[in-house]
Amino acid sequence: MEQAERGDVDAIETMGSVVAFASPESRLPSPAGDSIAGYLQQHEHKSLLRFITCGSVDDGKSTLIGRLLHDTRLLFDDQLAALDADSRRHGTQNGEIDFALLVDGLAAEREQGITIDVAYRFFGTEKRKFIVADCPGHEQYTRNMATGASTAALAVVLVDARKGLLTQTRRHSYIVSLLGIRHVLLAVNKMDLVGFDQAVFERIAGEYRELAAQLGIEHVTAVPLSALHGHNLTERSAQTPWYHGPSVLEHLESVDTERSAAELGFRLPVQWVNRPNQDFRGFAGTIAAGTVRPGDEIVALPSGRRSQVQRIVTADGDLEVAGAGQAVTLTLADELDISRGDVIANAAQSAQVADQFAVHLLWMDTQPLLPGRSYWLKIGARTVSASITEIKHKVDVNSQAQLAAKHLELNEVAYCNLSLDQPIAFEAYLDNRELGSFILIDRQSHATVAAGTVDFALRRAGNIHWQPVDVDKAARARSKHQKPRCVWFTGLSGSGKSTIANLVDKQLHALGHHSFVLDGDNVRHGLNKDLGFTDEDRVENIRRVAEVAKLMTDAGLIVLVSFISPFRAERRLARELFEDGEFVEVFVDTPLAEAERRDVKGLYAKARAGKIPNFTGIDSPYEAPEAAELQLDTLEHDAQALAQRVIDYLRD
Ligand SMILES: Nc1ncnc2c1ncn2[C@@H]1O[C@H](COP(=O)(O)OS(=O)(=O)O)[C@@H](OP(=O)(O)O)[C@H]1O
Ligand SMILES: Nc1ncnc2c1ncn2[C@@H]1O[C@H](COP(=O)(O)OP(=O)(O)O)[C@@H](O)[C@H]1O
Repeated sequence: MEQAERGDVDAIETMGSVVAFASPESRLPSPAGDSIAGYLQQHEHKSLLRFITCGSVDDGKSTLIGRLLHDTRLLFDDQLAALDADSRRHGTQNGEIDFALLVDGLAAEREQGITIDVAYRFFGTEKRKFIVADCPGHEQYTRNMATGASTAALAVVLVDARKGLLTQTRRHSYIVSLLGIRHVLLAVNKMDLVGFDQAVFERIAGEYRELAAQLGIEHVTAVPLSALHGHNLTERSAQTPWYHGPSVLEHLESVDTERSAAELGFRLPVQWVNRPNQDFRGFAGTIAAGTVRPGDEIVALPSGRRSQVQRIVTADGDLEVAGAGQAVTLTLADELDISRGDVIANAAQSAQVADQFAVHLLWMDTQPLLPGRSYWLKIGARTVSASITEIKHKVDVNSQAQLAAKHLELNEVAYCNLSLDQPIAFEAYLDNRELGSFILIDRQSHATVAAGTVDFALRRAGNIHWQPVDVDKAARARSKHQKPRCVWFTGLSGSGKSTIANLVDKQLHALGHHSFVLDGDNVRHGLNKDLGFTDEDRVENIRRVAEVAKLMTDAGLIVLVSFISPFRAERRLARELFEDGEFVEVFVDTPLAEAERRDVKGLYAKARAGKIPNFTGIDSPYEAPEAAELQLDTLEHDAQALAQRVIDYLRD
């Protein structure tokens, strides 16, 4: 037991077949030593396969990964020594190495770090290099899987031969298909525990093929496996003479997951426009799909303007051809107006352009998704404003059942309609992952809140056009001798919004202006009578009234909006509908204690008594403005004086 650690390591390194395919130079760097980039560079000539593993530790996932890493000699001496010592201590494998301990140990380490949900491991054989995303199977599975799977070309789905397909297998496979992974290696593990019974294997493989067909997963390779004992892991096992397929590693080394270049049109999302002097104008980015040659006909999207490729410029000189994954700068035969975020595409196989889509969405934030709220959407190199216009249904990832939903919680998956503030170039995710997948970003916290994939563009997007009108806003404003405005009063219930807005309205009227008050209480009796006070209903309430206010300013009016409008995000959304200077946010600043003391309508008393749920300031939040044009302190000044301040501001 007290043997030198070195001796143990040597013993492990000479273990039978496991090192057969690993050449000494394929030994990998320790994280502390060479960089991963350095390692990958060293193995540059080999193709790279990115894959994920799905399944719980019980299915043997950790053993599978641990053993693969060991057998391809990724393990480092100190790790091996520690592993061997641990294995003896735990005694789970009768003195043999327990590979699960290795991965679990790493997982525990990883969980101490706060931000890393997915561990990426790098390893290589003589034939190929690999990046495996190991997604822990705890309750944040969906988000972790999505993170790990977003760049993976293949998923290893583990099934315990004794148990067959479980709910979890269906759940993982659903997410795999959602993320556009077309290749699954079904590892039917623990075959030793069912006596390497061919019938068991065939039954499970058959059931899985049926599931895969339903989910649209095109390629399934099933392998009867004992990860623990290394049967059919790196080499074919004598225990399964009835099995004629590849071992797990053989399949990983040989599977072809690339789509032919001809299948995919050329796509270059433009990262930046390189214009060092008057004579050179190049469009730089990493090719997302397809190949390009000088002379090729291209189309710039979303503009639709055409030209030909003149040169393909790189740091190492001009190229005659370039393909997916290469960073290049293109020059064109014509002066096209192309900016960052545009896409240069093959003219004969162009991408599509639209501003409304049907999408799959995976919500990854603790704050729920609220339809109508505005988020940033990043797709390719483009960032635009976006909102979910409708949750068609959410999906129970265990059963694939479609459920009704008004909002989405952390880790929920849904099929939604999404709308952008401008058209973008895109492709269906199944055709092109780069131009078909996006993330949503919270506009305040800048956190990534969702990952999504584009299914198709909504036809209505292309069929609704702006109808030009001859009498425009400027003409209407001139005839009314005023500048149209949207004056947006926000504050707690009872803060004084209605009182002040009413006084402002009266005074504007007296001065001969054309104004109108939109009050929450009133609008909720008509247009918004279907809405209550949940967060999602308030978002929709504000979205609608902002649109109405916009129409009213288009009609040349000074609109006074008096809604609690408790969320910053929706007030910003409202502001963005208007021209610069047209939107005036007025914070009616009354502390909760004072609003409650006034309790004009007796609502606070009821809310405190638990008779009104979601009451603003009590059990529903109010987010005070950070940069309102006007802040009115109702403790310091009376309503008349505050109304005058608004009038003075408008006059200026
Ligand atoms: N749960 C709850 N929370 C807040 N307010 C409530 C609630 N239930 C009813 N009311 C009454 O509805 C008025 C607020 O409606 P708004 O449309 O302005 O609200 S919001 O902007 O959608 O948050 C508000 O009117 P004001 O007092 O004029 O603000 C209340 O009288
Ligand atoms: N300085 C002030 N400004 C506005 N309202 C005030 C002020 N001081 C007292 N109040 C009283 O507070 C109440 C505000 O009610 P209201 O205008 O209906 O608020 P809100 O529309 O924000 O719910 C009214 O009864 C009003 O007379």
